Amino acid sequence: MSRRRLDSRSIAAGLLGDIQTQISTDPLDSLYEITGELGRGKFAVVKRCVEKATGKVFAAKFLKKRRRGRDCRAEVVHEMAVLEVARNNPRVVNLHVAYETDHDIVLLMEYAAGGEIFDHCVSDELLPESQITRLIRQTLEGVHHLHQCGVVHLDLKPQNILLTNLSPLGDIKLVDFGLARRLGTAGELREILGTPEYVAPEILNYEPITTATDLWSVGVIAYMLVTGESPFAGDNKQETFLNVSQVNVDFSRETFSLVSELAVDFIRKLLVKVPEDRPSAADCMTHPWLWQHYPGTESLPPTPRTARERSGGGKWAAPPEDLEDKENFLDSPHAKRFRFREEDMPTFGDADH
Ligand SMILES: Nc1ncnc2c1ncn2[C@@H]1O[C@H](COP(=O)(O)OP(=O)(O)OP(=O)(O)O)[C@@H](O)[C@H]1O
Repeated sequence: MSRRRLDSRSIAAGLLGDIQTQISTDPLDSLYEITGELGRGKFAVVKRCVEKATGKVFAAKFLKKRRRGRDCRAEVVHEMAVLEVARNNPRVVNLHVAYETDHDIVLLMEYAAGGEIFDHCVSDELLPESQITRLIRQTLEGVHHLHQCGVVHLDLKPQNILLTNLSPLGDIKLVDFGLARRLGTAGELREILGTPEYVAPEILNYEPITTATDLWSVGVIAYMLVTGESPFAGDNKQETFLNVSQVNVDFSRETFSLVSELAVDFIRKLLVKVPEDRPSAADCMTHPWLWQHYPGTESLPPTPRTARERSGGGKWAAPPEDLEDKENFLDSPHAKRFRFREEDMPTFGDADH
C-alpha cells in the first residue's frame, strides 16, 4: 500500500481563514519568558512560557510559516481559527494570544500541566477503568463539541490529549488542530493523512472523511488506555496500514484479561470499518461502560428513556452545558442510545474489575 501525497487542492479543502485573535509583532520576550520545551512535532515546537507580570504559565506553540520551501501561513491561521471555533469549551485547549516572528507564528495557549495521556498508555501501571472512563467521557465531550461546530479533528491520538494535572489526575484538553477540517464547506473531504497507527480505514481507502473518522480514533485511544497496547501497530508503516484497512485487531482474552466486558463492547463498536456503522460521539456518551463507575451509578446501566434510534446521519441537538451531568444528558429527548443489541450486553456487575 503506498502512501498518498497531499496535493494543494486537498490541503486547501476545509481550511478556515477568518480569525479574531490579533497577531502581535511585538517581541514576545518583552512580556513572556520561555522556560523550557514541552514537546515538538514536524513543524512546530511547544515551549513553556511564563507571563512576567503575573507569573502565569502558558504553552507557546511556535509554528513554522515556511515548510518544505512553501509558504504555510494559511495553515497556521487555520489552526488558530479552529481553536477560536472551539473557544470556551472546557475540553479544548484555550488560545490566549498570538505573536509573529520572522519565521514563526507563536500561539500562546492554556498550559496543560499533566502531560499527555500517552504516558498512561505506555506506563507499567495502567490507569484504573474508573479513571479511563472519565477521560474517555471528557474526550467525547470535546469531540462532540467540535462536531457540533462542524469541525473534525482528524489527528486524535494519545499524544494530543493532554491533562490539566498529573496527580491527582486532572481533566483532558484536546490539542493540535493542524489537521482539523471544517466539514461541508469545500466539497467532500478525502485526503488527509494522520499518524499511521491512529488513522481510520476510510482515510487509507480514499473514501469521504466524516465525523465518524474521529470516533475510530476514540476507539483506538480507549483500546490503548485499557490494554497498554496499540491495536494496529505493525513492524512498519505498510504492516500498520494493512492492519488498519483489514481491521486486524486483537480482542483475545489474553490481551483483555484485566479489562471489563463493557470496555471491550465499547471499543468493538468503534473499531468497525464502515464509518456509518460507528456510533457518534453522542451515541457513545450513553454507553454503559462510561457510566459504570460514575458516582452513584455503580453497576447501574444508563436508562435513556426517550432514546430514538439513529436516523441516517441526522443532526444531534446541542448537549447540556456540562455533559458530566449525566442526568441531563440521558434524559434529553434528543439523547440517542448507543446502538448495542440487548443480547450483546454483559451482565452488569460481572464486568467490573
Ligand atoms: N497546551 C499545552 N500544554 C502543555 N503541553 C503542550 C500543549 N500543547 C502541546 N503540548 C505538548 O507539545 C506536543 C506537541 O504539540 P502539538 O501536537 O500541538 O504539535 P505538532 O507539531 O502539531 O505535533 P505533530 O507534528 O505531532 O502533529 C504535545 O504532544 C504536548 O506534549
